[in-house]
Amino acid sequence: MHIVRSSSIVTASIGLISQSPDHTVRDINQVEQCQRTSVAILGAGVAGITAAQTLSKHSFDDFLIVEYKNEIGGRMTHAEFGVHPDGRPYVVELGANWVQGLGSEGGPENPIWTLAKKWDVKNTYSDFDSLLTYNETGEVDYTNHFAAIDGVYSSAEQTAGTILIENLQDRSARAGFSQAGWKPKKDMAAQAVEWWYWDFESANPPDTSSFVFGIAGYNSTHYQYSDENNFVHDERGFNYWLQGEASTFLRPNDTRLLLDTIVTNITYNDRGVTVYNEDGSCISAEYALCTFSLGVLQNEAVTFEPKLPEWKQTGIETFHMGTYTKIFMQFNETFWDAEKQFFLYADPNKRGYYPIFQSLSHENFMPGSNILFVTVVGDESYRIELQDDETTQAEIMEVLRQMFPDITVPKPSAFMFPRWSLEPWAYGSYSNWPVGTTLEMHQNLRANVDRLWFAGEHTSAAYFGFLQGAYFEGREAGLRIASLLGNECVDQGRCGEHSFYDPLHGTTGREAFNIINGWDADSFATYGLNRE
Ligand SMILES: Cc1cc2nc3c(=O)[nH]c(=O)nc-3n(C[C@H](O)[C@H](O)[C@H](O)COP(=O)(O)OP(=O)(O)OC[C@H]3O[C@@H](n4cnc5c(N)ncnc54)[C@H](O)[C@@H]3O)c2cc1C
Repeated sequence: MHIVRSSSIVTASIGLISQSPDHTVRDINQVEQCQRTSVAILGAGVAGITAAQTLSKHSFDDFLIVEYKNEIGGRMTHAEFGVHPDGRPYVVELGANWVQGLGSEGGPENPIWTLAKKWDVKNTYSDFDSLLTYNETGEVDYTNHFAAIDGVYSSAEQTAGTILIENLQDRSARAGFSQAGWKPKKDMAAQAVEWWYWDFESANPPDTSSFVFGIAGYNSTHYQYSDENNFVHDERGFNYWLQGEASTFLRPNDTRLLLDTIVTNITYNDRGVTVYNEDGSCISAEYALCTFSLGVLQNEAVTFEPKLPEWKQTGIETFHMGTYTKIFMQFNETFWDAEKQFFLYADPNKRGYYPIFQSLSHENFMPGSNILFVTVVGDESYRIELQDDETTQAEIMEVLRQMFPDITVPKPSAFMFPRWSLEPWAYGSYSNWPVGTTLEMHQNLRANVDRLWFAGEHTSAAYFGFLQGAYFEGREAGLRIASLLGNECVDQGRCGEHSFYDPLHGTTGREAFNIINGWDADSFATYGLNRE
């Protein structure tokens, strides 16, 4: 049985550690000179801005937002690319690109959809059926594999639901789909279709993804809101809505927004939090909310004093940070079918090798732009993000020549891709739920440690990886911190500190290591082993 504790139980030991000589020196010499605030919000992405807005809505306006970059938006970020016929550059989204799950008549609406509409962010339905399929010989119809995977999906989904409801053991998505009858084996066309179904969303292969939470996460968004995905193509960028929301509670040049400020160290205890920045400045706060990505936490880009407790570190290290890389190319002509949106390629040797090309030249997006982008994820992202642009471009050109053997594929006039896995403010794209990992472990990733709080897409159990996950988690942390500051619950059910689980079980008890379970040796006996 899992023991649920509230964070306050560990404050005694944290208090002790924070009184070590080093801390005392730092406390006396530096903390007094730090800028003071009630809440330090670390990060100006969706979670950070939504948390600040929630505090402001409840009349807590004494906060500071600290952001590494020079703008609001976080992983919702864009860049200028290529040239428009009128001489201006196009704008492409390097990070989040779709509003995923919109809303249905009489049902709930995805808040990202509500906000995109409020700020008139330009977006269009993405038609995933507008697809042509290819292999190394050119266009080949392997749509039969779509019918096959569609056929097993609903039975796999039922099984995942039963596992969740009856608290049975999770398995990999690979095992779950295989049991349902989907076995792509070495058929590379089937592998490409599987990539399109799974990796394209999870940025991880089915082998390393949780069957239960992968399916449950998809359903929370697409069954609750709708199965539509709208592609954003707005010259002001997708983050325009977030900047708009920020303008409802931040004045122009508001001194509470500290851009271009890199947090390097966070000290915390049960009385407050001190945030130290690379430029030598520091902030002393009653509470801090860290919205840095799971990748930033895993890469120790920021240090914590005292070290985060083991239950927290285990949560951080256990979840996966996926990488999703879009590689943009502009050509002097649209040599592909201008009426189609997606082009799926099955490489003969390597699964996930430049698998999906997407046309921005399509009339619904940026007609006449001659822009095509190809997406890779996971190991392929890590591989190409470490190599130079020329090598990556040459590899893609080789693939395009195989896909379009009857065309002289021109060299792109513009070429660009972000390197998410190396970006020090993100270290990856978004989180994914690993195999066999419990909801309790996720709650440990989410829970506050004393007065240090955490929020972001990765702390969302139901919407991890999505913008709406960051939104809900920012709002929830804002409500809970507002309740603690004001000593009264500002929102029913979202008050007080988060619970966490320590110790965390979900393992096999010692008594079960017996002959009935096929374990006939004592794992700890040392017969014949000289330990001297
Ligand atoms: C390539 C890609 C494609 C995606 N596609 C979609 C999509 O189509 N639809 C969808 O719903 N979601 C998508 N996502 C996920 C979505 O972008 C995220 O869920 C969301 O933006 C996360 O918001 P956040 O506030 O949790 O974190 P972030 O946006 O990462 O915000 C955290 C902030 O902290 C700052 N920070 C980090 N380190 C420091 C430091 N040391 N000091 C100061 N500040 C720091 C960062 O600069 C950042 O602004 C995609 C993400 C990527 C990368």
